[in-house]
Amino acid sequence: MAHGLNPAQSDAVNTLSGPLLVLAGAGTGKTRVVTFRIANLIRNGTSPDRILAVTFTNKAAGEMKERIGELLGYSKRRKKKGEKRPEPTISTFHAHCVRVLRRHAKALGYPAKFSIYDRSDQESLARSILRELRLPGTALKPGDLLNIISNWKNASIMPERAPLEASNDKEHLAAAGYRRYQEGLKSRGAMDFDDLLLQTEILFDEHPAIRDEEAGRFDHVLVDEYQDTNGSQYRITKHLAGKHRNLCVVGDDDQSIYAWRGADVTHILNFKNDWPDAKVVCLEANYRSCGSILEMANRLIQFNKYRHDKVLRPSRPDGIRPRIAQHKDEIKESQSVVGEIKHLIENEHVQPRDIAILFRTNEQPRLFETELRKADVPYVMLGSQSFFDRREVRDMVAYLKWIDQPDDEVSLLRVINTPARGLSPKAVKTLMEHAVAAGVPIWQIMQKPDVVAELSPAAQRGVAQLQSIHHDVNTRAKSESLSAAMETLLTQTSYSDEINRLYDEPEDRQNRMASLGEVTNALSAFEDNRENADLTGFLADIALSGREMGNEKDKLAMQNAVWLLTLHAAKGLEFPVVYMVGLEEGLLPHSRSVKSGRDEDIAEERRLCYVGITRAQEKLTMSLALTRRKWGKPRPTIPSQFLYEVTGQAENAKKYQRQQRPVAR
Ligand SMILES: Nc1ncnc2c1ncn2[C@@H]1O[C@H](COP(=O)(O)OP(=O)(O)OP(=O)(O)O)[C@@H](O)[C@H]1O
Ligand SMILES: [Mg+2]
Repeated sequence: MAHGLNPAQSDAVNTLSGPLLVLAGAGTGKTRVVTFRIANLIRNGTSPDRILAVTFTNKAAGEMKERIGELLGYSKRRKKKGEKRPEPTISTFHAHCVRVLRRHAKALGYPAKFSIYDRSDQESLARSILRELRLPGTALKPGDLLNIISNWKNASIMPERAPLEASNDKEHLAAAGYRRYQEGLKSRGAMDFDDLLLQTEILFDEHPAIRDEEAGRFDHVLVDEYQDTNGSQYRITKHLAGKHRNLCVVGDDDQSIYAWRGADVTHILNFKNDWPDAKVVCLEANYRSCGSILEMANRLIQFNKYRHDKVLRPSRPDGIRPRIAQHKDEIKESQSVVGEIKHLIENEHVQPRDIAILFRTNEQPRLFETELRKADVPYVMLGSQSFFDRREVRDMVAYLKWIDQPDDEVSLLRVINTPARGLSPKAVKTLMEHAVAAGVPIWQIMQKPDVVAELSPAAQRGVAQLQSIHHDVNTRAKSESLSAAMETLLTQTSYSDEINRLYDEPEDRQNRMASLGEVTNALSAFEDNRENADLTGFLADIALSGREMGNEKDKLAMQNAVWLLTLHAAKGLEFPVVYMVGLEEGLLPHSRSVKSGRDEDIAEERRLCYVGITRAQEKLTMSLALTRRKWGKPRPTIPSQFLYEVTGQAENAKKYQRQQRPVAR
């Protein structure tokens, strides 16, 4: 068993009972300890089905299962022959709570087959509640209501207590809405995502017999990434382990990055208070990253004031020094990163799956996607919707296609009534019938006054609006520029109203608006880099890079593709080659934290940066662009303060940032 474990790890793996805490830095083998310990418990006679392990993502759960199988020498072939073997339960908190609730939802007054509401289900419920409450649309948006409720639920605050917690007008209104929302869910036999945790907590609190039954299913509970547990998860864990006390938690306070979703790092830091006899194991050797990568990570995290100071030693040689690459603009950044990746794959035999591009915000991957597609490098994206799959981007591209080529019926039909302009399905059907009868594309039929006259007045106005959009955008594209034409398109379609209609959460809206900005950026960049740039050329460019992704994503992941990940989604993973991109103030640290300026907000961004750096095993490149387009206009950027911190120039950071001075290495 000691094979592949250092003495401290062996100590943890061989501690087979009682509370156990492993608090240690990145890449020290915490997840490995959990995996090996499960295998060890089984070897020592614990029946696999008496073990519950909780991971942060489904991906991590899958990997852990596989690894345990390997350790125990289970072959897939034997399994396939239909041999039944008890297995440990390895899942996320949410997935485990669903199992518990399916067994006992009735005790809470929910049907056993309760449905789980996604965001758009929640939004329609929230809208109907606000209508019932007769709140003017401006007082509280459905998205605001849902956000406030989610924060309360994450803090285990129930509707009865919400009025006492409310501290401003919106929250007071939301407190009234919360009760109705909760009743609304219940009468529909539904729970939202937060409920899965909260209702399980309530179930355990109010029904000791059920709690004991559920806790009695296991003799061992193990939790990975314990630093990111919220209140409900923390209490559920305590309930599950309360009797047998065989609770093993592992985590790293420096990698706590979900405070914004209610996670509380004190759960791991105070573990000893809850379980005074807990054995604490520290792991100090990092097996993942080469020495010089680790040195950077260590330097960076020292700048966080409040942390549990830990030793983190490299066990690998220094290796290649991490690089900081500064590029003229964001296009150069993406081209150069993808160019290097292509070179690594083609000339240095690096496997695509061994390479990751990590970014902070959802707008960043667009350029990298474009370049990867052009270069024909397979990629897979996690933790963020593919830019080209986004509804608003698809809408804009459809508009542009139709404007360029009015007979493109597929594109026209996509946007004919988006945003709504009186062209109801019925009106469209009438137009289609005429088009089919005349054997011409629908847009040509829409130019015929006698056909249009058959439509309702609202639909007639819709047709007129489309005609002027088509004319004005085209004219501006020809007389001025593509990015200017895009501006006309956005104003004339009032597309931002459509976004406000579809999305209530301020953050959602901001993100969606930002993707429209990205389309403008793409047009403006295309014009800068191409002679005789026209719409046709731009659309051809996208089409060239726009092979169908959609459902292919999962298949690609199984195969061999470069990873495009948000920093949040990268937690717990590792890659031989890592590119961290956009190290600029306003991206990393995120603009929200820069604006708030609060130490704790910057500290969380720093932890995110630390998570990013510590994903790299051999080769780390951090990059930034010296100018970046915003709404089509290049703006100078400010290098991220973290770059000066990792290179030992923190004391001059402010001065150097002002000068946009290259980060010295
Ligand atoms: N004793 C060891 N000998 C060799 N390799 C090891 C040892 N312990 C861990 N490793 C390897 O080091 C890498 C990091 O391990 P692991 O992912 O378990 O770390 P972690 O502490 O969970 O990291 P994170 O904080 O990022 O979640 C893995 O590739 C793992 O296989
Ligand atoms: Mg881990």
